[in-house]
Amino acid sequence: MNVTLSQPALLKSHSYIGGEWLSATSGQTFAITNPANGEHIIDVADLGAEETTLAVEAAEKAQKPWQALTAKERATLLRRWNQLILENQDDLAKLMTLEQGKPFAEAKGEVAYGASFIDWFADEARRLYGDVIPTFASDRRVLTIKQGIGVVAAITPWNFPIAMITRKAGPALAAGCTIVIKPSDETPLCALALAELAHQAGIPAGVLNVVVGKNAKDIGGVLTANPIVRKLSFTGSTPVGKLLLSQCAQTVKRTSMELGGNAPFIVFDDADLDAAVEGAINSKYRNAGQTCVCANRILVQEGIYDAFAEKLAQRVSSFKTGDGFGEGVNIGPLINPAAISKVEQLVENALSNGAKALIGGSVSQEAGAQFFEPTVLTGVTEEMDIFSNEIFGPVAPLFKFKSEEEAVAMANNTPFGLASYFYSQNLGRIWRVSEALEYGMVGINEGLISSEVAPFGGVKESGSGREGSKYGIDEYVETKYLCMGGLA
Ligand SMILES: NC(=O)c1ccc[n+]([C@@H]2O[C@H](COP(=O)([O-])OP(=O)(O)OC[C@H]3O[C@@H](n4cnc5c(N)ncnc54)[C@H](O)[C@@H]3O)[C@@H](O)[C@H]2O)c1
Ligand SMILES: O=C[C@H](O)CS(=O)(=O)O
Repeated sequence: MNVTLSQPALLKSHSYIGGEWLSATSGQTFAITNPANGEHIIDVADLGAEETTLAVEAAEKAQKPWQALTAKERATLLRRWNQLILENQDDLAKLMTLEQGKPFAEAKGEVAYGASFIDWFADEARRLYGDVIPTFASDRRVLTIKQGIGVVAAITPWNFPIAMITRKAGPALAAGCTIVIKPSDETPLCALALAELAHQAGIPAGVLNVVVGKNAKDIGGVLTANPIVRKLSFTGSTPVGKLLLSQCAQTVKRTSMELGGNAPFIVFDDADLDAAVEGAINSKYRNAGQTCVCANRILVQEGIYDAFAEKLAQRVSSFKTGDGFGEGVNIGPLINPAAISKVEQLVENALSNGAKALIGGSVSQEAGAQFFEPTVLTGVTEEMDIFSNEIFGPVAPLFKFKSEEEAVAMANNTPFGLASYFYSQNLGRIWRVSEALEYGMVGINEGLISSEVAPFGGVKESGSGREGSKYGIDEYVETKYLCMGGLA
């Protein structure tokens, strides 16, 4: 690995189960490589079903003692973990850029974003209030208490290798749950480094466990079928989410699903055009377009279409594409060759059906085969594949519309409902469109909306549940009703 860590102990190859670093019982390992150049980083242990069962059992053993701590005691340990994450921000960001590819500045930003969930839920731990309810009978008293669900499983994606974990582990641990995390096999190093820092923070053995393996199906099979696991929190694609939902049904697990998106980004003719261009840049090209909330379809009212397209292309032309450690780079590689092929197919389908590339439009000759040029397409229509597919690449397809009603209909014409955005300075239109959009989140004159203080999540086939905010801890608690009788 040609990157030096200040704390070399953060580079882990074994999984973390019951407070121990374990290799695979099979002795198998698999290679982690840098998507920017294919360079080998490290071989990691390739765990499977047997070791996952050990992790679930370790989490079960730790859960009651962890729940028995006071909220303040759990919060103190979570704050220590948060502090260590921030103290090791550069090392964690280096591991992230190495294994996922995002530019180092973005990776540092994600580390801080990820830590914010630990900080937020350390506070929330102490606000899990129950109720005393006016009774229905004079000889009884009616109360509720909130208790952690128990053992939680988390399955997370490669595109935000820290924040998607802490967005689950934060509320789960705050609520008194214990957790078994299966990160993506594309990006396990950040997850293992988080486990090392949790260990250093003094979070007890078995409270947080990380199982790494190539065979997601086998690991997930245990996490969804084992009755000890009472909750699955999944972030990833909608097809996999549907599969996991079906697998969890057999043991009636609680589930949270953070799935795919197809975000509309609507620019009305009364918008501040420069602000709309900046918002589109911020939403579309973050992580080279590999986020679930990226503007996926940019809908522009016909009167300002050409002006918006030109301004956007002008801004995109200033981007630098390359290795995430490169000076001034803001567009990194896509995660793997399959990701490049998918983006190529979507762009080719659009171009062959009449769309035009104002800028970009193909793999970067300069940066290499794993990099797609930041692209702006015009003349794109609803009939093209790019309208109904999550691009997950640095490609902005521009669609033209005439009326507000047409824009809302186009925006809602998808099974997905995660993030949406629109730019307008008309107050009546802002209320009408906000209420008409069928999405879990709406950015109004803003392209960057994610924060630990706000409820993140989708509707329709983008999932269920919310992460972050005062709502996020509800995903990890049960409300128990106590009826106290014999009081006549
Ligand atoms: N809504 C959100 O908050 C959010 C956030 C990030 C990414 N995403 C979505 O995730 C997708 C990109 O991430 P990805 O490529 O890692 O998604 P993915 O669904 O391919 O994989 C996600 C996780 O599921 C695991 N997995 C895959 N098949 C499995 C199986 N059969 N059983 C158990 N686990 C299995 C993977 O190993 C990985 O850990 C995009 O669709 C993106 O929109 C959504
Ligand atoms: O890709 C999905 C992430 O949830 C994006 S964000 O960092 O939370 O905006």
